[in-house]
Amino acid sequence: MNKVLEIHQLTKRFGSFTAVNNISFSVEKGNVYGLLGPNGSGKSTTLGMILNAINPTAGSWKWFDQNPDNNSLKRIGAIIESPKFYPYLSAQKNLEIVADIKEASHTKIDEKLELVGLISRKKDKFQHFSLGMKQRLAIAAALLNDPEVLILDEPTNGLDPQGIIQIRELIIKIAEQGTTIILASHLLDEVEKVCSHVVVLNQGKMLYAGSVDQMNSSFGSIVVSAANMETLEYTLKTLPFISKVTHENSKLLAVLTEEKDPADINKILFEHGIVVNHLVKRKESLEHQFFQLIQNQNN
Ligand SMILES: Nc1ncnc2c1ncn2[C@@H]1O[C@H](COP(=O)(O)OP(=O)(O)OP(=O)(O)O)[C@@H](O)[C@H]1O
Repeated sequence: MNKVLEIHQLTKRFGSFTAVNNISFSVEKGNVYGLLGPNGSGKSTTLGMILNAINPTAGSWKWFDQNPDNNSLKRIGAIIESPKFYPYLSAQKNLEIVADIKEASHTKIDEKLELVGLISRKKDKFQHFSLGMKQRLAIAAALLNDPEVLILDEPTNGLDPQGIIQIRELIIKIAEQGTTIILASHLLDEVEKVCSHVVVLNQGKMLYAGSVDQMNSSFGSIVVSAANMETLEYTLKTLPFISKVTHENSKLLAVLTEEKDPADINKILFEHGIVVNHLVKRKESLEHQFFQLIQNQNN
């Protein structure tokens, strides 16, 4: 396994307020990691620390298996604030300035403009760009020196639906080229659509770190009813693949602990003498899992 980043017990306090509370996780090469959490959960503070922009209170991290220094930061491209370019200069001119600062070759400019879909607009002034185009130009700028990792803080904030789709498709395209991506987002569907891995933060605490699929891989539940609800409830509770049974309106909600087809469940209940009059399988969404995690933390 190829670790790009390893964070160990990272904490940031502002006075008596703990913005990031003892979080640990690692990032493996070639994946897209989503730092997911509501506003104020500590995402930007975490990114600020691992980019050496915010001093941590405690904890440590390693980039590419080394203690962080300016050399490791050269291997990372990051956009953590709104893009800043010269408004009266063209996209190309702006990227030339960034390339000079980053000591990147000017030959990279067209390649990155092509990648972000702005090659035909390279002579246009930055001030005439839409918000989405500005964001894509910022991504091109961050990629000029071919970083191994790209860090984005709320990359689709403020964009219209078309702009959001373009940025998400771009992130997937960049990841397909082998760049590891870490993005902070408060949008569940963004993380679900774009990321392979997710780190869930709430009130500075890490609630989950792992693959999106795994977080999503709950086997779901069934909503079921029968003429004799008491017998149904008792029987459901005895079945080995059901962990919990609760009442939901006039029906029962049973949580599955393994993959089960509704037809199979129907058959098993029938074998126990129960004829169901309603049986629907429900797949838990990432959203459900997320709120469940937050609810568990608050309980
Ligand atoms: N310099 C600071 N001084 C005091 N408190 C701060 C400072 N920076 C951040 N905070 C607080 O730390 C908490 C975490 O903020 P952070 O910006 O990391 O959250 P976030 O998850 O990125 O949310 P958002 O998407 O709203 O930026 C917030 O309650 C914020 O008010």
